[in-house]
Amino acid sequence: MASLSASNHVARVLSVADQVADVDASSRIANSWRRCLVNHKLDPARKGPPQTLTEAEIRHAAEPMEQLIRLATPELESLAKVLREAGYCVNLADPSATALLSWLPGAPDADIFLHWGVYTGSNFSESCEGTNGLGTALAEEKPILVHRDEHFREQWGIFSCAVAPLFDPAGRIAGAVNITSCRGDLSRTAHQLALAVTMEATRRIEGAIFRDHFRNASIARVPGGDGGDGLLAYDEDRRIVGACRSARALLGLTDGTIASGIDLSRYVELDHEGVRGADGVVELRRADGRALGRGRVAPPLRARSSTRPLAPRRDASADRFDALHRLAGGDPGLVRSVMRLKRIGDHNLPVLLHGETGVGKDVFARAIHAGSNRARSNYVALNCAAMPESLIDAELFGYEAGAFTGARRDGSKGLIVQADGGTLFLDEIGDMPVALQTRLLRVLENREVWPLGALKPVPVDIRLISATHRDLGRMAEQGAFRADLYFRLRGMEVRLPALRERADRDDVIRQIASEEAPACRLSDDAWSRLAAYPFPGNMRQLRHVLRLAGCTAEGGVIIGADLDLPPFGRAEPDLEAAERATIVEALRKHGGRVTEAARALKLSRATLYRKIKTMKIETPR
Ligand SMILES: Nc1ncnc2c1ncn2[C@@H]1O[C@H](COP(=O)(O)OP(=O)(O)OP(=O)(O)O)[C@@H](O)[C@H]1O
Repeated sequence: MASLSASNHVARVLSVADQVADVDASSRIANSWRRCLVNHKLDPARKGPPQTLTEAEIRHAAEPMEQLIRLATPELESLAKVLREAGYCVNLADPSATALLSWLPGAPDADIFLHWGVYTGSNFSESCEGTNGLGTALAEEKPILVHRDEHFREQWGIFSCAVAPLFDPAGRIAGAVNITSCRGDLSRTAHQLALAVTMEATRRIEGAIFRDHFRNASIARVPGGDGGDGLLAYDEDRRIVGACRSARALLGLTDGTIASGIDLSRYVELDHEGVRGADGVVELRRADGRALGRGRVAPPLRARSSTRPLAPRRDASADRFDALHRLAGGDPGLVRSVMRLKRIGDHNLPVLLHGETGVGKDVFARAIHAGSNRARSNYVALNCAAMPESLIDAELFGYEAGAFTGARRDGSKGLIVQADGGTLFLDEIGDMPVALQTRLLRVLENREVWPLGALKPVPVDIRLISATHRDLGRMAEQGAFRADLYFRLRGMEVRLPALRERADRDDVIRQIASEEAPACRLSDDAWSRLAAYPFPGNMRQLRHVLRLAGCTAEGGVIIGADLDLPPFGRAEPDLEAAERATIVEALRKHGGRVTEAARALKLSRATLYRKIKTMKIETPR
């Protein structure tokens, strides 16, 4: 759609009610505009931010979504990292279209989202904000791309949003994943591609929720359908106890048929032992007996894990470190680090992981935990960059009942106490606000935590693993990070190399290709493009590129054109870290006087204040 002037946009929206608009009158956008005008009586010219919940209200709204948030967060973190470069903000919203979690892109796009109130707590229901990705996708229960001036309210015309609804194991709306960009230079096709990636991510989240919900049942996978593979849960008597939305659509199952405990064999050909052998081809049929053609049914997940032959065992202590060895692969530097970690053994030494985004800091931290004597206790992770200061404080240190307005009725233990006896992983520790650094240092020194409002401390025994992509040593020198905390964190420092630096890079590509696109092989052309690409997003980007290529490849061969490799001559320098360091230094030099520091930096006072705020820089007193 061409970009229109403000008044033209309003006139155009208003004209859909009279069926004279130049948009396809039967299109989903026109239908939504009509709903906004006729049902919701909205004004396309109205300006102003969306309704926004307070922090306490956000917490309250998030409570019933706890399971979804827990299972969706790792997937959404990966999605946000992939889309960050293209300036997308990623949100997880509840069924009422309120954003409950947000991952902002870097500056300057982040400032635009904050300015317009596109952030955690904002409500984007269609009945309030008119046609928009979240509201309209949830109203129609279908994925949608709402591109710039397809929005109902004129003011949202600078944004494009793509949204995939999330369904619970019973096929009901559970929320939605929204990605929004304010970049005018991204084409509709680019947004459509981003929507496809988002839909894939929501399918994986739905799968995780389904498996978690039916963890005591066996699960069969029924491939096919627009909504992706279907999942069926069945009990020991082979009666269907659950079916995801896609399986319901594929097989014609309803709540009624599921509640009646219908036999799996009505839909899936079975052999005498149950579902036909591993990865067997089976005939599928709908409830009405109509043949659905051939499909593959994976063996039940529980059976798969219990019947899979065990790998030959080495000695018990070597097994504990298997995951770490697998991650280190054949990279000599990493192998040396793993040997050192093994020597440290079960000593409670803090570990600081350092490396670019996507190199595997989180999975490495999990592997250290799995290889330690704490493996049977909790592994608790917090990303310090993904939350505002006030939330990190409450999340990490906990609070007593009634400690502040909006606090949960029975208080909150806090993540440090939850990690007692186990491992606490603090990701992006370089982004931890200075006030909280001081509190964390006290916990490490005294081995006790004071939840907000508590009358006495709670003793804790945690192993701390932290990670950063920043140069913490330099930040400590420049006063942007507490030096005493830095030295405490780096009991042992492990540098995780970028993918392009790994000596075993080809093996890593082969390994990830076999996991992400198991049914495909790489053509020579695809192989040389992968081998020559610098992968600024490292393992995460490689995984996503191959996953997408595995979906688009034809005839089981991934060719160069299937690889979505945006041009990158070399890894981007960390401009934000450099800018932050320059500002911190200028403030230090001028004794915290913002006017003088702004003059020295040749910035306006207002700009410097804004940067201090968005970069969460503490001004020295
Ligand atoms: N050695 C490896 N082999 C295969 N896959 C890996 C390896 N290391 C990491 N990955 C995969 O790469 C992705 C990113 O890993 P992870 O989230 O641990 O990175 P990260 O360094 O913590 O990223 P960030 O710093 O941006 O949070 C995950 O999907 C993970 O499974």
